[in-house]
This record gives sequence, C-alpha cells and structure tokens, in this order.
Amino acid sequence: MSSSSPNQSLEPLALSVNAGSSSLKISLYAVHSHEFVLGVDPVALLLTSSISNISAPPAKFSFKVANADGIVSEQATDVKDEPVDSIHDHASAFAHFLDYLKKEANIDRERIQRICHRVVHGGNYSDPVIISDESFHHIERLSDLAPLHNGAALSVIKACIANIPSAQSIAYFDTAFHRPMPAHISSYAINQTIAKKRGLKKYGFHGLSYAFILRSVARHLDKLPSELNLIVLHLGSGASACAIKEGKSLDTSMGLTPLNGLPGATRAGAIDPSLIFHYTNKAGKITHDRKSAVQLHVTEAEHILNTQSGWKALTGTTDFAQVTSKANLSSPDPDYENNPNRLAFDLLVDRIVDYVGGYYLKLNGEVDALVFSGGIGERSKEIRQVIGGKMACLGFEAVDAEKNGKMDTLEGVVVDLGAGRPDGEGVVEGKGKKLLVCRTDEQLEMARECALAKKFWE
Ligand SMILES: Nc1ncnc2c1ncn2[C@@H]1O[C@H](COP(=O)(O)OP(=O)(O)O)[C@@H](O)[C@H]1O
Ligand SMILES: CC(=O)OP(=O)(O)O
Ligand SMILES: [Mg+2]
Repeated sequence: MSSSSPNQSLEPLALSVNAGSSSLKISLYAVHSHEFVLGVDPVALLLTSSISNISAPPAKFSFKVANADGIVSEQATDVKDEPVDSIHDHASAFAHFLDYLKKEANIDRERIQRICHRVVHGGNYSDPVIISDESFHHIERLSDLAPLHNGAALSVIKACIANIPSAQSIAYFDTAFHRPMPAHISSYAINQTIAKKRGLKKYGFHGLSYAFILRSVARHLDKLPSELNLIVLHLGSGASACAIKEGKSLDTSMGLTPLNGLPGATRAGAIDPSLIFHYTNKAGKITHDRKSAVQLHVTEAEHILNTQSGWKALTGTTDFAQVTSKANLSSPDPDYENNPNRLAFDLLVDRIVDYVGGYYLKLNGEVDALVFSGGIGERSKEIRQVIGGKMACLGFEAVDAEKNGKMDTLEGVVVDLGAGRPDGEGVVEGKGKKLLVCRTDEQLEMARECALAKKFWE
C-alpha cells in the first residue's frame, strides 16, 4: 500500500468509470474547485484501477494509488495485472474494485459524491445528464446501437445506485463530441425520411477521448483548441480515427454504431454491407445475449461482426501486442498465407492509411499534428513507426526512432515523436507537421467536466 493518503482530503470525491468493450477503467479524484483556471486541473487523482481482458478471460486487475502530487508511478503500484477468475463481466469487475477500495485504500464509499459514467451511445443527447428513470431508459433504448458498451455501462450504473446510494450518477457521452459534424458528412446516402425517423446517421464514438486529446494537445502546443486542426487515431480494442477542424469534429470513422471504420480486437470494421448475407444465411436472426445486463436485440450479423471478427478472427488473440510480436515485421516477404499476424498488422495499417489520407484532404492539408492514442497507439512502437513513416510524404516530421522505442519511459501526457524534417542536406528540427502521442484519459476528461459544471454541485 502506498503512503499516499486519500483519506486526509476532506474535499468531495468524484469517481469516473469508463466501460470499454474489453475493459473497465476507474479513477477516483478529489475535487478542488468548480472554477475554470487555464492550465490548472480542478481535480486531483487519488487512485486508479483497471480491469482488462473482460471479454477474453481471465480478466486482469490493477489498482494503483497516486502520490500526493496526483501522480501514479510504477513505484506506486499496489496490485498489477493480477488475473482474477471471479471477474466475468463489467458488473463483477466493478464489485471487485469496490472491495479493493475499502480494503486497500481504506476509502469509505459514502465520501463519493458524484460518479461520472462513460456511456458510448447517447443518441441525440449533446450534454451530460444526471441518471434518472428517463435518462436510464434513453440509454437502455440505445443499447442495440452499441451492443458491446451501453449495456455494460448500465450494469455499472445499477451497481452504483445499489452500492453507493449517497452518490449522484451522471452519464457522459462519447457521441457528444461529434455533434458538430456537418450533415453531408454525418448522413448516409439512404432514404432521408426513414433515416430521420429512425435516427440512422453517423454518430461517432471515442468522443471523451478526443475531447481530452484536443485539450491536451492545445496545452502542449500552447494554442487554443479552436486554433487546431488534428488527425487523431484512437487505437484500442475499438479503434477509430477523427478529423478535427478548428477544435471541432469534422469526421470520424465509426458510424451509427461503433462497428464501422477501423477493425478492432473483435470487430470487423468497415466491410461491404452485402458481405454478411453471403457469410451466413441467418444474418437477420435475433440473438439473445444472456450475459448482457439489458435486453439486447442484436442480429446474428451484428453478433458476428462485433464479437467474432477483428484480430480475434484473423489470429486467435485479442491482444495486439501478441499480433505484433508474431508478425515478423522485418521480413520483406509478408507470407500472408502462413502468417495471419502479419496479415492483421498490415491490414490495420492499410485501413488507417485510408482514413488518414482522406482526412488530410478534408482538412485541405492544413494539419497541425497526427496524434496516436489508445492502448495500441500509446504502446505499439511498430504501428507508430510504420504510420509515422508513411506521413513523411505529406510534410510531417520523421519519426524519432529512439524516442519511439522508449516511449514507455518518457513522461508527459503528450509526447512529441518527431525528429524534424529532412531539408536539403540535413534534418531541420521544428519543421514539418507534428507527430504526437497522447496518453488519453477519458476518466479525467469526465471528472474535470463534472467539477466545472456548477449545476451538478448545487
Ligand atoms: N505493447 C502493446 N503493443 C500493442 N498493443 C498493445 C500493447 N499493449 C496493449 N495493447 C493493445 O491495447 C488494447 C487495449 O487498448 P485500450 O485503449 O486500453 O482498450 P479499450 O478499448 O478496452 O479501452 C489491447 O487490446 C491490446 O491489444
Ligand atoms: C467506442 C469504443 O469502441 O470504445 P472502446 O474502444 O473503449 O471499446
Ligand atoms: Mg477505450
């Protein structure tokens, strides 16, 4: 147990819960202030916990207490990547966390006043909402459009209401960041009467992450968010790309649901929509996911494309680190027939290039930086090296191979990956568009927003 002392603070506590497709990430903060001060965080991290591999058991549990400066270092690690057999879904993962909160950090649940929940699909909600019967049912109705996410978030919301009744739960939506997308980009080329009636349009996801990245990169480059044009890659179990123009989402690769766009751990990403009818003759049959906390109406087609595809289908693992280590990347002959890992790696690179190239044109080439984030973007030097290398033809800096190789040891929320731009005889530092890595933190994004929303504290 670290010597840090979360209990010494008498400030209100806010818990942030991020139910991802394969993970549950939870952070606890002391709320210092409800006033916005440029460059100052209104919250301070007390502890953070993560449960990964929920969809590929055994799940791994980590619980880390921050030091007095709100920093979690490896030395502050209390429990790291411990496999836990009793965790089989997001609700049991949260129950495991609550046990540790009392046992390891000696924190009384009653001290938690607000709980921020990442909810992936918010439909047309553009602002965070307090959980009430009405908002709970709104999120529940959208569960079919985010089958790996909304139900999982609702199961944790239910657990919070039951186990931490003194706290108010607030939902923060991934979709909110993408609301400014123009209609010609968010619309599909289908009958618009039906589209409007049924809400069939591109919503986009990973919005809390993009909001965090935009804010962090702006701080790093000493610019206002509204002055920035970025291409951001959030590459995790679910992967997406986003074009940000003058601080607003212009386009993103996920769509009506988080299935579209880049392939992921178990998701196919974009395919020809007709493919699924040739893959199975039961595409439209409703499957009932008994494991889900809410009643899901998911077709066999959606089940296959969301849970039986991606790296898992190509290589047998959902862990991209394993895919990379077996991909034999140094070989000039990819040997796709015999090396499914190389196929998976090169296929992801190919799809990323599609989006990055398209977004570069949509932004008229006026791009301040390409940003890597998410579990793969932050940890895979190989993906950064290959994608970064391809960006050189668009005027980006070269990848600094040394920095790229030791990214894990470099401090900071945003790390500059660039080594300058070749110019004439030599390499000129500071020239060229930037390549950045951002350690995204959806929990912090919610906690900050919550602290600063006075209406949630009245
Ligand atoms: N060293 C690594 N190299 C490549 N990929 C990694 C590495 N470490 C973790 N990953 C990938 O990151 C993914 C998790 O990303 P993350 O953004 O945390 O997930 P989630 O989508 O659940 O929020 C894992 O599925 C794994 O494939
Ligand atoms: C939207 C989405 O796919 O989120 P995650 O990557 O956290 O599963
Ligand atoms: Mg995630």
